[in-house]
Amino acid sequence: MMTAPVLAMPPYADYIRSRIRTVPDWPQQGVMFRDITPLLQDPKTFRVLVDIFVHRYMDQNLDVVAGVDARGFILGAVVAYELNLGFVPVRKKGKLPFDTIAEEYELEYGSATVELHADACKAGDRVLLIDDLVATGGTMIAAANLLRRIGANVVEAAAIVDLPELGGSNLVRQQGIELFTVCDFSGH
Ligand SMILES: O=P(O)(O)OC[C@H]1O[C@H](OP(=O)(O)OP(=O)(O)O)[C@H](O)[C@@H]1O
Ligand SMILES: Nc1ncnc2[nH]cnc12
Repeated sequence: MMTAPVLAMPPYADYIRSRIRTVPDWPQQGVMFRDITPLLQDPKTFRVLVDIFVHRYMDQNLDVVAGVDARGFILGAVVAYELNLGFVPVRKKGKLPFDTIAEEYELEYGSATVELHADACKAGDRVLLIDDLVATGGTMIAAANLLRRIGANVVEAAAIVDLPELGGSNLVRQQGIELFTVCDFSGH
């Protein structure tokens, strides 16, 4: 896939990274939590962030944007709106009321199940999958698997943050899922 050359340049990564807060030992000892709330609450950084995604995907003939519960909803819904596309939620277990399919996966801290409405998109739909962060990759892979099971074409998975030391981004790509992340965090 073609990338937007200007917006993909490292200064944007540094700018976005500089607005993400690290909270050590949350939600448990040993986890360096990368908190995107400062990035979202500043109107300027939020707009830059959204624009990075909108410019990257505006010419990709997408049919729908899927976002992952819960932080993937924030960016995913705004990007869908700006691209004039519908938004599909991939939700944690037990939250979707209609016919659902489910995938279980492991997290950096625990395990979980995500679900998707069986009629969330049509077979062959070109889907952009958005979350805020890739850690072990379990969430993104499970969400992509759900979309693939209903016949969607996951054109790309995208997140704000990659934690490459946890190996998730490699795992996602090994599943044949294209992955775009704006910035990464290593160490402390
Ligand atoms: O790559 P992984 O190891 O799967 O981890 C990444 C996922 O973990 C976080 O969500 P979390 O499950 O904490 O839920 P939240 O969005 O409701 O905070 C994050 O928002 C991603 O969805
Ligand atoms: N280190 C981390 N920071 C923020 N969100 C996460 N989700 C999984 N691991 C995370």
